[in-house]
Amino acid sequence: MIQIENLSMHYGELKALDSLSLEIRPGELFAFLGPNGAGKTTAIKLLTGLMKPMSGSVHICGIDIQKEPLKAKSLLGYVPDVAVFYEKLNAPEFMHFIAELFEMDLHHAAARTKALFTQFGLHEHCGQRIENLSHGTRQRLAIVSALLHEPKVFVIDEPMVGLDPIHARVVKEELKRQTQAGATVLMSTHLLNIAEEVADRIGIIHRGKLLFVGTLKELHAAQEKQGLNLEEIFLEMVS
Ligand SMILES: Nc1ncnc2c1ncn2[C@@H]1O[C@H](COP(=O)(O)OP(=O)(O)OP(=O)(O)O)[C@@H](O)[C@H]1O
Repeated sequence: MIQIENLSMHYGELKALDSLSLEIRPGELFAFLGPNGAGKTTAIKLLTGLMKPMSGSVHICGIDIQKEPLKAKSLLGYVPDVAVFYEKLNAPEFMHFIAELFEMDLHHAAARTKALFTQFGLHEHCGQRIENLSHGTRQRLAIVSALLHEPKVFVIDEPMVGLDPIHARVVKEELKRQTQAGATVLMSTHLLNIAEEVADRIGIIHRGKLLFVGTLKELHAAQEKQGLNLEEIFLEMVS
């Protein structure tokens, strides 16, 4: 569960996020959809505790991310838009490092790493240093490392960037599987088709403001009423 209340962030004069309030429930896949510079990454950095908001609060499974950051972050899996690694490690070493960070049982972590590497096609890259991996392989490693500790809340910024269609499908299936297992999933995307394909609810964000929140069914009802497709609704809202 993610509870966001009146979250605001300014960069100098620029209002990057303006009084965002939102609740995302367990078992729900929510997508922030918005054009470049809309405020999606800012919102994600605030709700994962990477930045301090100017005002407002975020609770992860009832825990205030500003007041109890370690406890809240132990429940979070986060994949940033640009993943950061220890580049000289290889993929299994990096996973081991993450397992220690989350104080996991190392036997369990090794078994889970093996299963995740199989699912995401990472075994063949185990011998290489991370600095030599392709963009898509790094993205997949970022995703499995964020899933390792079985987070209750999974946040992923632009999940499909750099992925080929085969691996994009694996990621989409995993996002669905996470929600079926009861996790709360939040993703951001500027790709309408991805939001339409996987999200239970969509929040359209533009210039730091949430312009629309609704289920796909509600969006489709609006579509039918106005005779517009999702792309046309989106363009109308952000124009
Ligand atoms: N550290 C920063 N300092 C100043 N301005 C920033 C900073 N980070 C973001 N911004 C600005 O805040 C606004 C929102 O940016 P943000 O990265 O949150 O958007 P986004 O929706 O994630 O965009 P994109 O889809 O292009 O990644 C943009 O105008 C951006 O230039």
